[in-house]
Amino acid sequence: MQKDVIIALDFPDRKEALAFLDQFPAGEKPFVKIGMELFYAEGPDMVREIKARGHRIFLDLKLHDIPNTVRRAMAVLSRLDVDMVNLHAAGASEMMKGALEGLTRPDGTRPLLIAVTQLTSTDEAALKNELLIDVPMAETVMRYAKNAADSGLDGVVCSPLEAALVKERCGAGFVTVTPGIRFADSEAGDQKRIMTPERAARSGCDFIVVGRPITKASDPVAAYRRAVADFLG
Ligand SMILES: O=C(O)c1cc(=O)[nH]c(=O)n1[C@@H]1O[C@H](COP(=O)(O)O)[C@@H](O)[C@H]1O
Repeated sequence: MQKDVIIALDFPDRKEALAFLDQFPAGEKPFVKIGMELFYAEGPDMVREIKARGHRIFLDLKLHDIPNTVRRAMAVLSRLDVDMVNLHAAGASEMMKGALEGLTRPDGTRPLLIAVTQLTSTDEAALKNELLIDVPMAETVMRYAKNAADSGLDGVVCSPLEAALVKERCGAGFVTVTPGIRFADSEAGDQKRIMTPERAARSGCDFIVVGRPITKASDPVAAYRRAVADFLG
């Protein structure tokens, strides 16, 4: 798996998203993530337009519903030419298997399907006191990762703190996508389980997802290049 930095395009509309991308020189095409905010505002045309500009796309809609609904929704998403999509592993194995079935195109191809384990904004206290999960964070992440692997998925979203253990339990080829990335001098914001790009590089992360430390930087292109240099060396 070719490691890379994915920029979270968390913008309210097409205008802001394209203005952000236009700051990059023509030959530099970062891997980007389109999440709920931009997708709900602009719909599938936004995905098509960014793809046509030459970017790889992680479509982050975090599906979580009954198996039939997720299977049918994934079949719709399979018509978009994206590289990666995700769902919540909390929907359990039958839902994940349904998703895989729905996402697979008639010619057998499909984007990577990745399961969110525990959100990087969740800490041990919320896990125990609000979600009533009475095992340590790493244990629930590993169980969800194992469920995803057994259901045939390609990998998980987890925090960089758990990436090495996921690789150990699910195999080196099982993809780890890790948000919760902060430079040493960044604000954590709402993220709880965080790591710098340099440390993430040594921790079994295949893809780091970086939003605000790049998009809110005074020089976003320089911040992106800093993340790439720190992560890919
Ligand atoms: O699935 C995701 O991408 C995701 C999962 C997760 O556990 N935590 C998480 O932060 N994300 C996404 O990763 C991005 C992180 O953005 P920043 O916190 O601004 O770097 C956001 O777009 C989140 O929606």
